Amino acid sequence: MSRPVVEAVGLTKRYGASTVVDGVNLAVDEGEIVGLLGPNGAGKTTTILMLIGLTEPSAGSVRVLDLDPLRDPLAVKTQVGYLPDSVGFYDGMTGLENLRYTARLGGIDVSEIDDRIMTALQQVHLDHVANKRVGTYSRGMRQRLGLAELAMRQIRLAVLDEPTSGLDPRSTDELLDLIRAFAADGMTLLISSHMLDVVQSICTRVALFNKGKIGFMGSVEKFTNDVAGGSFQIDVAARKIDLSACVDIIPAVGAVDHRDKEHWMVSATHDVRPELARMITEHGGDLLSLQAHRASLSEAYNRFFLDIEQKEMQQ
Ligand SMILES: Nc1ncnc2c1ncn2[C@@H]1O[C@H](COP(=O)(O)OP(=O)(O)OP(=O)(O)O)[C@@H](O)[C@H]1O
Repeated sequence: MSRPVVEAVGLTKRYGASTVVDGVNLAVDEGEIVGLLGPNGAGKTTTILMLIGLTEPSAGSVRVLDLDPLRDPLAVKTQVGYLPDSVGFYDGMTGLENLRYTARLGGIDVSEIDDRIMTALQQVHLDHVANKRVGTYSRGMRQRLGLAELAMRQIRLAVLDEPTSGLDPRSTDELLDLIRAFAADGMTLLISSHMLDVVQSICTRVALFNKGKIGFMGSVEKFTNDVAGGSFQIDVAARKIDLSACVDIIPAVGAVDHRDKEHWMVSATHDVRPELARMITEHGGDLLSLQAHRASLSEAYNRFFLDIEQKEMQQ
């Protein structure tokens, strides 16, 4: 099996007396899309800067594409791309000219440049505006041009910071489809974002940062199971029964929340509507309605940080 694309062990960054990244362990495989989540100041950006060799760790080790970003900065730089939330291009130059400029800066063989650029522009559906000035591009088109630049450079690890911020729903979907296609082609992506619905729809795993540490690392499904008592939420309306007992009767049920007189929210590891319906009838209750939905990352995220706050207040 090949080594992970990103491997960080005990990664730590101190500024004076404050430790802003505190013993982070991270392993990301090729083709994964990993979401870096957490409140402002949790240490995501500092971790990214250490991964791509832009700041030196105070302790711990990093390997990216089997290279040490501090010892081999050039080799890392040619294979790792960073896309900020608002990509900076020259407005007065066309999309094609902007990419030619970056290609030359990146040392791409002149004979290959135009072929690579046209392939990349086709990939992100911008080939028809290649000769238009970037100043006339919409925000979504600029972000797609940013992705084209990564494709043109044949980047193996991309770090995206809030890639969909300020995009309308349709441009967001277009961008997410392109990101998925890049990952399917073998690009590995780290996405730092506060937009949890976007992260949920695209990331294979998430890393939750809290005060410089990773408090959870895994799939969204595992996170919602671990934190919210189950990745399925079933809204139950029933009469003549107390559903609190279902947590002891149905093994997949992790939590039951009595919302009001005839209303419960049941969290479970799978869709337990059939088991709930059976239980209600067997106990002589009247079933009024059952509605299931997947627990959202945002619900689990809020619960995760609320639990931390409550624990801190009790200490
Ligand atoms: N150069 C620096 N000198 C001192 N402190 C710093 C420096 N850079 C970052 N910090 C501090 O490190 C902590 C972590 O910051 P970081 O930018 O990594 O957080 P973040 O999780 O990326 O936040 P955000 O979601 O706002 O981008 C913050 O408290 C920040 O003030």
